[in-house]
Amino acid sequence: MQYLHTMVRVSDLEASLHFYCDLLGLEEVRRKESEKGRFTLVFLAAPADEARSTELQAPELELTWNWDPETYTGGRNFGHLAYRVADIYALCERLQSGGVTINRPPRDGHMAFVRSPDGISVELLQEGEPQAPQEPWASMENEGSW
Ligand SMILES: C[C@@H](O)C(=O)SC[C@H](NC(=O)CC[C@H](N)C(=O)O)C(=O)NCC(=O)O
Ligand code: NI
Repeated sequence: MQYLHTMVRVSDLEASLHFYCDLLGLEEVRRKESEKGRFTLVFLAAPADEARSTELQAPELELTWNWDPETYTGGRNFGHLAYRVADIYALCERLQSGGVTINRPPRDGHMAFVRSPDGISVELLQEGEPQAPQEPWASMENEGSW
């Protein structure tokens, strides 16, 4: 068995692509439009990292955008998406400058949590050893609720 993807429904596809691709760094690998079903699926993947050639394709993120607006409630049982990142401070700076809430700042240079436009929690884990504590992150408090 192979883990293929995680699907999240998004209320604004362009805002979600800006968050997941322009800011977080994922790449669109394919998309499917359904006129009959009135929805768009966009599959995103983390850029291939030459340093880590694994046989298994890493799981993708499937964004589902329903053309007819829906209110997505509940889902408390869903926790978060997690990505290993090369430079957690640089990425959090890019996300914050793009208006993203840093729910848990990378105080320890190891782990941070941010939220997508739809409130999906995304965990960022520093690759390798944690980075040295860096201001302003080291003294920042958590933002927002969990
Ligand atoms: C392509 C494959 O990875 C899928 O996940 S298609 C699954 C299919 N998705 C849809 O019909 C999208 C629109 C629908 N209105 C929705 O919001 O899901 C599906 O069966 N979805 C139902 C589900 O529970 O995922
Ligand atoms: Ni799917």
